[in-house]
Amino acid sequence: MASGQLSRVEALACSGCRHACHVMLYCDTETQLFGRIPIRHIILMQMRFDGLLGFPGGLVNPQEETLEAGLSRELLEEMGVALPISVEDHVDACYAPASTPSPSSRLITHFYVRKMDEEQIREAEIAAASTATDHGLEVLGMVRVPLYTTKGGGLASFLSHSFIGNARSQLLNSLLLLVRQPWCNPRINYVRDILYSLRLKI
Ligand SMILES: O=c1[nH]cnc2c1ncn2[C@@H]1O[C@H](COP(=O)(O)OP(=O)(O)O)[C@@H](O)[C@H]1O
Repeated sequence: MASGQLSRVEALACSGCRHACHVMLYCDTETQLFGRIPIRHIILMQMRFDGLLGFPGGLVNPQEETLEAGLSRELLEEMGVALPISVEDHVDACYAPASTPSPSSRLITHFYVRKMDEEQIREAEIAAASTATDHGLEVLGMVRVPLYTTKGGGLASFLSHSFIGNARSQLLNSLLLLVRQPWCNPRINYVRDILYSLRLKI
């Protein structure tokens, strides 16, 4: 575990801490952009009300519900679908940079990653724009992350936008795990963009 990171149990032991839970929903896909550029994965993020990019989720009070039940509740509001999230989907927890001098009210951000079917992802996108109560309010729309490099654009352009909290590093660290799979060629341009952004050597 990297320094500054907490296990789920350690995080929950922090009395008085606030907890924010967000999730990366993704699937594999065979789809090709322009019929020739493999997209490989569909990863969902969202444009928030404040113009920043982030993952679906929100604040959860563990005195009232489990982190995972709270995250599912937030997903229902933001995406219009009841997606069960389990403890096994929890991949990371860390302290957000302190914004107040009082350590007792520090925010811990929990990050979950959940793999779905392509059909489920499509259904969630449709529900997010039609039945979700937060649509057009707290959430302006779901966006897919471009996992390729095109002339002058693609992943590098996406990463140059502004992200809420540590959402950008949550995305990059998750991408790193995906591209470390055996099929992934480290010479593919977008993989170089990931490694460069993480300041890792190719
Ligand atoms: O995608 C994310 N990754 C990491 N932290 C986030 C993300 N989205 C929001 N946060 C952090 O969690 C806090 C609460 O999140 P959010 O604004 O989604 O909750 P809310 O809708 O319950 O108020 C934010 O102030 C921000 O610091």
